[in-house]
Amino acid sequence: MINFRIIGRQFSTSISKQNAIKNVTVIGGGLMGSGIAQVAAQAGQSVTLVDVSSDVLAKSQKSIGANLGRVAKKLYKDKPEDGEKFVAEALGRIKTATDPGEASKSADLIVEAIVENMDVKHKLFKQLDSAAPAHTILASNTSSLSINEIGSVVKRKDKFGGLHFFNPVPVMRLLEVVKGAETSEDTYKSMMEWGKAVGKTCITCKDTPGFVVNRLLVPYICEAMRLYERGDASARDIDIAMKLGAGYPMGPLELADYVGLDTNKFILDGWHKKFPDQPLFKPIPLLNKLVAEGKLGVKTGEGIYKYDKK
Ligand SMILES: CCCCCCCCCCCCCC(=O)CC(=O)SCCNC(=O)CCNC(=O)[C@H](O)C(C)(C)COP(=O)(O)OP(=O)(O)OC[C@H]1O[C@@H](n2cnc3c(N)ncnc32)[C@H](O)[C@@H]1OP(=O)(O)O
Ligand SMILES: NC(=O)C1=CN([C@@H]2O[C@H](COP(=O)(O)OP(=O)(O)OC[C@H]3O[C@@H](n4cnc5c(N)ncnc54)[C@H](O)[C@@H]3O)[C@@H](O)[C@H]2O)C=CC1
Repeated sequence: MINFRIIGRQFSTSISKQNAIKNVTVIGGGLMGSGIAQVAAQAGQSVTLVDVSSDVLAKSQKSIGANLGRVAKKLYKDKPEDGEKFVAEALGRIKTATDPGEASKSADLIVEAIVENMDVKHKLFKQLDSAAPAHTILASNTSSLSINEIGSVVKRKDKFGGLHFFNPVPVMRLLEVVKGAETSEDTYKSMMEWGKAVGKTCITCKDTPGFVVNRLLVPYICEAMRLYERGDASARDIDIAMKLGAGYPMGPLELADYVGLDTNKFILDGWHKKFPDQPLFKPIPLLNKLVAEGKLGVKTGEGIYKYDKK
């Protein structure tokens, strides 16, 4: 494995000999799916990126190209021509498609990163389970849903698990590998090995709500939003406080906009339904209002803050 440490951040470009996964299909070409496709392609794997929308796929290819450029700038600081080659080769390993069934036929691993909705995920996984070869591992990048519940619709329960990445995927170094009740030891080992091969540090999680990171992060962001909603402090001051007082790279409200307020709402609504007595997961009227107005954060140009449209 080749490791690069560049000014505090580490990028690993590695093709592990033990990693048997060569062909990866990523379903969902949004924020997370495009990042997952990028890191797999950077690691030398053949990737098919699938979305229902060809417009989304065109946008994803553009952002992957730009983000690979940022990585190349650091890896090949003194050799820009090698950097260009790196970008072109990685982009060349990514195909796009709009039919998940067709795109599953040659996959060793399928990572799902579509909308955070159980019914939509169930419909997709049923289709993937019948289309993919018997050896293919199916995994979900869900932030908050139960891996066992998502996997309940597939026959290959031993080859189903969770691979939870963090946003932005090319930068964040963690991967939570989630073992479902019926995930086999071989599948778990393959997922850990693949995570390493795409440059991540893997931790093992049980199928508990939010795994590790989001079990801690969701209440924190919710409390920040409530603080702001009550008028106890301005959004800017809350964010400055957590950056300068707690050393976080982003404040909680900036992070909520960065993740997407729709995703925040899917998570909170789902957990409130599941745990109605838990005060930490009670609905937040301001969040509901912003989402109803289509103010979803960075991706729509406005959320808690306003952003320049690119
Ligand atoms: C609203 C209330 C409702 C509450 C409801 C519940 C809330 C639920 C919340 C949980 C949601 C669930 C999400 C999830 O499942 C898990 C997550 O992913 S949580 C999010 C985790 N991510 C973070 O915490 C991000 C923290 N931020 C950072 O690390 C940095 O701010 C960031 C790297 C994003 C940007 O850094 P910054 O210095 O500010 O900006 P730069 O643009 O200069 O970037 C720094 C550095 O990194 C390179 N870079 C940035 N992005 C990319 C990219 N996409 N690809 C490649 N490279 C990238 C950039 O080039 C810079 O490089 P330098 O060499 O340092 O210049
Ligand atoms: N946004 C974040 O910071 C993080 C999100 N996640 C999880 O990743 C998943 C995706 O989140 P994002 O990328 O933020 O969402 P997003 O909204 O940016 O992208 C989702 C994409 O899936 C596509 N899609 C929807 N249904 C589809 C289907 N049936 N087949 C193919 N494509 C379909 C949509 O067109 C959209 O482009 C969710 O489960 C979310 O909880 C996990 C970690 C971090």
